[in-house]
Amino acid sequence: MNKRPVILVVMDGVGINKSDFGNAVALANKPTLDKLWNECPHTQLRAHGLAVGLPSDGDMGNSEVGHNAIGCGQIYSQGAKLVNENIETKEIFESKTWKELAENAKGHKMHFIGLLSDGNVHSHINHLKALIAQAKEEGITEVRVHALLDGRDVPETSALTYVDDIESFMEGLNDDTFHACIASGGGRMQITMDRYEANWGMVEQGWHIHVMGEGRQFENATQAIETYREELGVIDQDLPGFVIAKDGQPVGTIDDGDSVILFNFRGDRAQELSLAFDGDESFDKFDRVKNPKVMYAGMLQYDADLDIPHKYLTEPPKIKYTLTEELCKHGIKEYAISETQKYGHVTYFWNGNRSEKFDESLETYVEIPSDVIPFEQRPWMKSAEITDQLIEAIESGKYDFLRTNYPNGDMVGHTGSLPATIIGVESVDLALARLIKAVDKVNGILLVTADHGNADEMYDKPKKEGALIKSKTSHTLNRVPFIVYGADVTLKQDDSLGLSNIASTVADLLGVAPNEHWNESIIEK
Ligand SMILES: O=C(O)[C@@H](CO)OP(=O)(O)O
Ligand SMILES: [Mn+2]
Ligand SMILES: [Mn+2]
Repeated sequence: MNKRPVILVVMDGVGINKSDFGNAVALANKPTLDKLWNECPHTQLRAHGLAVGLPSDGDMGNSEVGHNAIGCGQIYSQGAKLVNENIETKEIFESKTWKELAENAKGHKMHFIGLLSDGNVHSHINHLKALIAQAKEEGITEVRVHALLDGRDVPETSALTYVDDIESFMEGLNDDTFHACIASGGGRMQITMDRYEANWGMVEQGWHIHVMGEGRQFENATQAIETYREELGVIDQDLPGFVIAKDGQPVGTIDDGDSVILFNFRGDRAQELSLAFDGDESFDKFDRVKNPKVMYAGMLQYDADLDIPHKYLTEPPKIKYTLTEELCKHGIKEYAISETQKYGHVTYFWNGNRSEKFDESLETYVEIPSDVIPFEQRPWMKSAEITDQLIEAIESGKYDFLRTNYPNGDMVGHTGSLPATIIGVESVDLALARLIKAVDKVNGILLVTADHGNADEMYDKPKKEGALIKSKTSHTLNRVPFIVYGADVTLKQDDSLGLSNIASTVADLLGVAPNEHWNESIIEK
């Protein structure tokens, strides 16, 4: 095995965009990234659509599918595609779990909690529509929707589009035997959709809103959204929670005997709510106050090792032959580090949606606690602290393969603030300058890439000349850089190469044979 350590950096959300228009990557002062790009072997990789297992090339990339692909060297059909197929074939409604949920909901209510948009990163509104229509088919009489508002994977103030869409869909089904309506909701970055235990308080707030019907009351979701926008001037992801009430009574609390389905297919922001519903009396992340006896299921199994949730409607991609597993077979010592917001990306998603280590004796995971504040206020996030510890690990000589994710380009990109995102990208560049010194000290090889674009497009493309410029908070369809520092290699310049070609490339550089199931290496033989 080659004794030179390999260090891989994922610059989350840093894509390649020829235009400088709203391009925080191009506008950032990034002398190190420029030097690496101009002087080192490099290429561009697909990080969206089919290349990462999404339904179509119209689908933007995201961290789940990106880190899955990097971490297993293969392309697996992902949640969005699996659920589409499961619904199209109607197999989802033949499943034991669906039948139990439907049966259980008779005489009670069936609740759907999830992200209400067609962003196709965590969920899709069409999946929700199919579930509601089937609930009516099965003779369920009461359906309640608890709508988490997006503005992160879709235009930042598009919530009413989706509220109108789902409400007119339910209107079309409602009659004297069936009643579906929105019961509660709120911005996805304010309530419920926390991840990696960054802020359980969000889940607790969501619990009060969705389960207990405790929160500011409104007649309907449109009134809630318009009132909050008026009062707070925030975008959809940051809207506070709301409860729909009639004559002061919430229209849809979650009560004993009800069925509850979380219709998000992506796991990271679905696990904590699942633990709260599935948790027995030992659950201690927050005081649930009211813990209704419900039948709870997720749209997908979010973590097979941890059995989260106990019940689910769609089998997840069973990702095998991961890079970590293969490297452990060769006794390679690995080190993974990031801050909370992306810690699970370099562990859970990287290892094929598994939180557990493959080999305790060979793997080290380090989490730097993230700030719990709006990231446009501290765009440098914890990039310096990550780098401090990563340099220590590199210089210790204890590890053969080290990986990190700098969240800045993505987490600050999602705020929609171009100036803050420029600082975020510059923070990553500063980190890279520090890392290179450590890599040189140990005669290492540095790989610099990303999992999808975000910072590269901070404005929506104006529909017509002179139109109002709107901030863009979502990911992009752009390719990502792949740069090799410290090794004299020739990289393929093949338009079809994607994130799933990285695993074999890492194996090449470590001097171990790539797993036969992996896609080819990026290095010309
Ligand atoms: O924040 C998230 O959950 C997603 C966008 O919905 O971003 P990423 O895939 O980069 O984690
Ligand atoms: Mn990402
Ligand atoms: Mn993102």
